[in-house]
Amino acid sequence: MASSKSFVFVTGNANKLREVQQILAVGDSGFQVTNQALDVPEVQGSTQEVAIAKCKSAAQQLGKACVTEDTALCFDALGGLPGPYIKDFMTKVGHEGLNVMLQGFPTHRAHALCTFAYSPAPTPENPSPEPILFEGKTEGEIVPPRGDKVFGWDPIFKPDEGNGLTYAEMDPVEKNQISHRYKALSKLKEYLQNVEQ
Ligand SMILES: O=c1nc[nH]c2c1ncn2[C@H]1C[C@H](O)[C@@H](COP(=O)(O)OP(=O)(O)OP(=O)(O)O)O1
Ligand SMILES: [Mg+2]
Repeated sequence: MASSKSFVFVTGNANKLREVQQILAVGDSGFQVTNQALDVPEVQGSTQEVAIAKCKSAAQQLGKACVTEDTALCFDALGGLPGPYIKDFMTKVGHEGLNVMLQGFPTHRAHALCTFAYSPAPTPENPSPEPILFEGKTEGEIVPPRGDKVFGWDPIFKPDEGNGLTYAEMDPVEKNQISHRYKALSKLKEYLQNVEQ
C-alpha cells in the first residue's frame, strides 16, 4: 500500500493547486494536499529569497508545517527578469507586452523556474525555522500567444521539450510531464517521503 503523506499547500492560485493535485495523482503517490489561501507578503530579491520569506511567513501565520510555491519566468535577454516579478508584468503588460519587451533583442530564450519551499512547524524553541527549497527549471522561448488563455503566461512559453507547442497548447498531462512545477514537485515529494510527520 502506498504510504499516506499529507501537506498543507499555501497558495491563492487555483491553477497551481490543480496541477499539483494532478501531478501527485500520477502513479498513486499516496500524497494528500490540503489548501490554505493566505495573504502572504512577497518580498523583492532572488527567487530563493522570495521563496524563503513567503514560506516562513506562511508557517508563522498557520503555526504549523506548510508548503509554498513561487514561479518565475526568466528572460535571458533581460538578465533573468521579469523572474519572480512575472505576476506584476503579466497583469500590467500581458502576453503582447511581454513579447514587445523582447523586440530588438537577439534572443527570446527563457526558462520557467518553480521553487517549492517546505517549512517545518514553528516551535517555542524555534519560532522561525528555515524553509528548505526544491527547484525545477524548464528551458524554452517566448513566442506570440497560442492556445487557451487559462493559466498565466502558458500561451507565450514554448518549452524545448514540447514538440513546438506552447504550454497552453499542450495537453495538461503532457505539460505535467515536463513542467518546471513537475520537476520541483518531484524533489519535494522525495524529501517528504523521508520526513517524519
Ligand atoms: O505554470 C504556469 N504557467 C503559466 N503561468 C504560471 C504558471 N505558474 C505560475 N504562473 C503565473 C501565476 C502568477 O501570475 C505568476 C507567479 O506568481 P506567484 O506569486 O508564484 O503565484 P500566485 O501569486 O498566483 O500564487 P501564490 O498564492 O502561490 O503566490 O506566474
Ligand atoms: Mg503570489
